[in-house]
Amino acid sequence: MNVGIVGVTGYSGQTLFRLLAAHPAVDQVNLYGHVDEGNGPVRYLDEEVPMFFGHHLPLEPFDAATMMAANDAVFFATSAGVTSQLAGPFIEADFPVIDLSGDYRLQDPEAYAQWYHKTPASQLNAASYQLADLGAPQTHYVANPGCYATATLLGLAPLVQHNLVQPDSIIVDAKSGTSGAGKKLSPLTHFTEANDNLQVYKLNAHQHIPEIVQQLKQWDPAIESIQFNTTLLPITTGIMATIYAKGVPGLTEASVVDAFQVTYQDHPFIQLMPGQMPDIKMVIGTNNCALGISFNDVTNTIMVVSVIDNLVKGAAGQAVQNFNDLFQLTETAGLPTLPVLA
Ligand SMILES: NC(=O)C1=CN([C@@H]2O[C@H](COP(=O)(O)OP(=O)(O)OC[C@H]3O[C@@H](n4cnc5c(N)ncnc54)[C@H](OP(=O)(O)O)[C@@H]3O)[C@@H](O)[C@H]2O)C=CC1
Ligand SMILES: CC(=O)N[C@@H](CCC(=O)OP(=O)(O)O)C(=O)O
Repeated sequence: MNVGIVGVTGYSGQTLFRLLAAHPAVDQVNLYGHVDEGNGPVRYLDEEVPMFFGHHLPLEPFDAATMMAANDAVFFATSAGVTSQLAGPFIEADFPVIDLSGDYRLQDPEAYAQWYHKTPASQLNAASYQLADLGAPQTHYVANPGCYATATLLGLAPLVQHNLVQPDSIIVDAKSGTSGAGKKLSPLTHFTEANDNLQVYKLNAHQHIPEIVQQLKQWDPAIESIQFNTTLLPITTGIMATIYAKGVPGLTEASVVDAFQVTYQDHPFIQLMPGQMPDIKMVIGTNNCALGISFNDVTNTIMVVSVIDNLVKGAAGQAVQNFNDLFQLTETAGLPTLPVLA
């Protein structure tokens, strides 16, 4: 198969290239830049991203018709607000697209405008939001989940789907490394601010809140909202989401653990750790999500700790998993499960 990447010079796009270049079902990876890419000197991958030395591949101009003729699927690893402008021809042709951005995740265009502060996409109904560990895409245009949303929803799915938590009691304290913010420098991720520091940001304003609530409501319509906070960690990669919720009356630790085991039986990327807590390094470089599970019967509080690599499970790895599911390939094809010592 041939696949295209738009946004290979960004952090998620670089991770996608690493995975797709080694994918057993992928013969060729084609790279695309901006619409006006042809007007200046040709940009090459190994020059834009020096760690990819030896991969002297051109970034071709973005042109939907050429891209559809040359590829079986296209991955967009572009900033928010880009696919809402560029994806129309792919949707009209019902061409397979995996979109890593948030542009097609929210069904409600007003919610997108409110949380992303950008103009919403049209044809939102053509896309399906798909957590790759909980099903296969239902449309050819796949809205790949956000990084924090992935860690949070994988930690909450068994509890909410089995109605084990009080619907108004969910609190998520989520933390990310700086690569989650992409390659563009900002005051938040400036070395002087991020190093030796912890910074709470986007207080009650994070764009993943509506994405998480939209999915939770599908599992339990009684859930109206969650408390969700984000903190920048002085590390490069990784997310830890610590999730708290009050149990329904009569809840036991055994029923909590049972719900996780039932939900994630035969799920190759989900590592359950009842009574133990994972750390971020356990998953770096992998498409895994490790879940620590505990229940305090004194306070009737469930605590789940969910860790992922934001660039792999939180972005490129999950995108490849959705690609595998869309094309009915082996779900684990091309996806690492052994961590790197970073
Ligand atoms: N980083 C993460 O952990 C996660 C990121 N995401 C989402 O994935 C997407 C990419 O994120 P990330 O890799 O961090 O972002 P980066 O800022 O690191 O990279 C953005 C990429 O998009 C390209 N791009 C921007 N505008 C255009 C355009 N108009 N046409 C073509 N290419 C364009 C850039 O190219 P150029 O350099 O040439 O401008 C660059 O390659 C974002 O939507 C992000 O929200 C989702 C989950 C996790
Ligand atoms: C550390 C950091 O800044 N992380 C980003 C992660 C979100 C992201 O990558 O964008 P999507 O909305 O497309 O998922 C943030 O908090 O906004």
